Amino acid sequence: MEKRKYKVGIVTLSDKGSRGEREDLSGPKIQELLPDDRYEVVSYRILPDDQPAIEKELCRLADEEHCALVLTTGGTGFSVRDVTPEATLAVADRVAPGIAEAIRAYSLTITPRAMLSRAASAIRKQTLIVNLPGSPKAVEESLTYILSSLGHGLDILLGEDGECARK
Ligand SMILES: Nc1ncnc2c1ncn2[C@@H]1O[C@H](COP(=O)(O)OP(=O)(O)OP(=O)(O)O)[C@@H](O)[C@H]1O
Ligand SMILES: Nc1nc2c(c(=O)[nH]1)N[C@H]1C(S)=C(S)[C@@H](COP(=O)(O)O)O[C@H]1N2
Repeated sequence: MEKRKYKVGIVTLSDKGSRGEREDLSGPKIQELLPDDRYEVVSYRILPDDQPAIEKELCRLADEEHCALVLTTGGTGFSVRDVTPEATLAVADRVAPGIAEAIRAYSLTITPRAMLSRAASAIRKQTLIVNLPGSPKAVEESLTYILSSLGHGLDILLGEDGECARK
């Protein structure tokens, strides 16, 4: 039987991008990296680094769009405006820290500046929310690394796979 596709929401957090002052290359990069036989992008928005607005969008994607996966990019650094992890954790029911840990661990093999991303990963209802850093390069490195394990996690979250074959 053919597996159904995971619904995905993409949110780019960038003050410049939301004002139209810089083309968003990172949101489209996420879409390009997701295999379209398994993932269907149902929403893509660019928002400023504003915590209430980010929380509202994450809730909409989880509660109304019923996305299995929400991928954010940007707003994970140390700038005072960077609040993506705080918004993510504020709307979460459960933490899923291993994904953010894995991204940082792998990314540290590429650049020591990976330690400057405060990205979080968490679950709201049946939606997994994963923060990725802002640059298209960081998006590519991070998402490529986690992609092979994401499907199994999403199947368990959606109740479609209870078996954890060791891989
Ligand atoms: N969405 C994006 N699209 C294209 N390039 C990006 C994007 N986000 C970040 N970058 C690149 O990464 C660099 C560092 O990102 P950072 O999040 O610090 O951006 P910023 O321009 O300081 O802030 P903001 O994007 O919130 O206005 C940027 O200067 C840009 O080159
Ligand atoms: N894989 C990877 N992770 C990375 C980077 C990168 O180039 N590759 N850049 C780092 C840098 S320089 C910063 S400041 C933080 C935060 O980025 P953000 O504020 O755009 O989310 O992500 C880090 N994580």
